[in-house]
Amino acid sequence: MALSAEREGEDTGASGRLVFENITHHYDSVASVEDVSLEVEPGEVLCLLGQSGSGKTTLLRIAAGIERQSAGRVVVNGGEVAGPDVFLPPERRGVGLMFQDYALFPHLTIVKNVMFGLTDLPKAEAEKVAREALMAVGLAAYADDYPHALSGGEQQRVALARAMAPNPSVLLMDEPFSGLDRRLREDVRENALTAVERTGATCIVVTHDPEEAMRMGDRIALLRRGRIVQVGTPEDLYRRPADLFVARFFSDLNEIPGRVTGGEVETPIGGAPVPGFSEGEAVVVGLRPHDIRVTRGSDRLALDRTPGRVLRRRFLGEVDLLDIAVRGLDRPLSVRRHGSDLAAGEHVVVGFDAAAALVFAAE
Ligand SMILES: Nc1ncnc2c1ncn2[C@@H]1O[C@H](COP(=O)(O)OP(=O)(O)OP(=O)(O)O)[C@@H](O)[C@H]1O
Repeated sequence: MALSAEREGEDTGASGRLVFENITHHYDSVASVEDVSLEVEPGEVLCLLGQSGSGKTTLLRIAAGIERQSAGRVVVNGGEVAGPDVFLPPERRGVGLMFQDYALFPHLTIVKNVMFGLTDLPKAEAEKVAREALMAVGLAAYADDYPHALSGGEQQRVALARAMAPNPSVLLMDEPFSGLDRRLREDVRENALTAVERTGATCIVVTHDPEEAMRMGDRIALLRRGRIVQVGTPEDLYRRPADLFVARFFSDLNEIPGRVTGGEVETPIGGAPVPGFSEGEAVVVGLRPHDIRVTRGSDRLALDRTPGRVLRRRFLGEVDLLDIAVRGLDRPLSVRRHGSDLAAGEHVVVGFDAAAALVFAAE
């Protein structure tokens, strides 16, 4: 079993299938990963998303063979690489690794850094492969320079070339772009995605940034306290969040409590149907800031609709962020509008489309 994984996983360059089966892991008495099962399909980019301490890195390290789980199995290309009786070391798993602290050797040239993971090949062949990997990330011209001559973003691309050079079927990336400033991060990320897609490698990317996960991931697995809360496409998680935690993770959320009456929930700013909930059940209506409608209203108009008053307007360039006090709500609503000309103190009318409401059982 282990031998076939080694053969299939190594140097095939094909997309790999990585399966976590009921993985549990503890650091001494601290539970870090609890009963995680996840299948990453060949050629897929899967983002492991979660807050700090949710177990993302541990799961990645378990896949890589740097950490060993206390229960469950890791299977690469149909072969067990870690289980109760099997534990292949990292270099025999056919996986490539890329970390945030890209840790290039300062005394080695760029090409020698990339050759570092190619010790199985004859030197000339290793150098050829390393130069090709550098070309794939657009850094062929820097091959004979030393790391200090490169910017942070370029160094990170070298780290990517190093991880890809052995042609792994699975590429594991831990917060690979978080050390870069925002502008650079987008460039390097796009570059990296293109290079990874070209190799066809299956890729797991750890990130705590939901936007990054949505940009990169074919699917996202959201972790909370060592457990997977939801797995799906970015659209699944954003539009059909499994619970309040998932909804909150992807954007600010106005949360309005209510109770189910006749299959609907009524709030001070409008109602929504709530199929699947029981009569009388306490629920929370979640509304994203851009899903709340606001129009300027006279006092008279506001009296027979839903009156509100702008407490504060913050100009954010493309959008304005408005805090709006609404009669019947304990907290002001947070609302995003494009090109709003509303000012603090103005009276407004607020509402929402029922289809935009995310309704959850009250916690
Ligand atoms: N070497 C360690 N020794 C003891 N506990 C650890 C160790 N590494 C991580 N932990 C704990 O295990 C849990 C999961 O940590 P892990 O690093 O996997 O989370 P993470 O989601 O990757 O977080 P971050 O985004 O901060 O890296 C946390 O509670 C953390 O404190």
